[in-house]
Amino acid sequence: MNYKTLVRMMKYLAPPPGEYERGFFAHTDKPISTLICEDKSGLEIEVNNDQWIKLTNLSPSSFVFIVGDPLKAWSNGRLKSVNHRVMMSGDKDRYSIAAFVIPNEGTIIKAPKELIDEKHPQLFKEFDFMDFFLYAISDPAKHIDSGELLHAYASLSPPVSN
Ligand SMILES: O=C(O)CCC(=O)C(=O)O
Ligand SMILES: [Fe+2]
Repeated sequence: MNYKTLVRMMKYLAPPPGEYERGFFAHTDKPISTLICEDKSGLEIEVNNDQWIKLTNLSPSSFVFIVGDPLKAWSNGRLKSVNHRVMMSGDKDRYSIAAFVIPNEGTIIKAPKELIDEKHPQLFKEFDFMDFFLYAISDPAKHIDSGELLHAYASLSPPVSN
């Protein structure tokens, strides 16, 4: 797959004293994958419905790898695109760097036949990455999304075996 890496640096201001404040709303990522490096904890992942775990004690040289919705579709649901958010506490600003994998125009997301069988029917139709990406980012109301967009866009119901 040919792709570009988009790098974004972010600064989150410290919340008012004693507050636990949202820095980034809960979402799943729309690129193929994301690598995140943070200078202070704040990143949280959802493990069960509404149970959030803060990633703490990461060494300064750690990177967090996040599976995006298209990679979940490619893996026929085997890889999970985790819901995540940033919550701020304490009196220090937070800096993070995120590197997003964006495939070149024309890339088709399609689960390989080896990942589809009777036990693992095909969950998502094949789709053009950029069509999905533009669909997902086009309407600001859709930005608050925890995986529903992928399902609305590409879910096969009922799933099909090959
Ligand atoms: O700043 C962070 O640690 C997370 C950012 C993020 O989730 C994103 O940009 O998609
Ligand atoms: Fe994200």
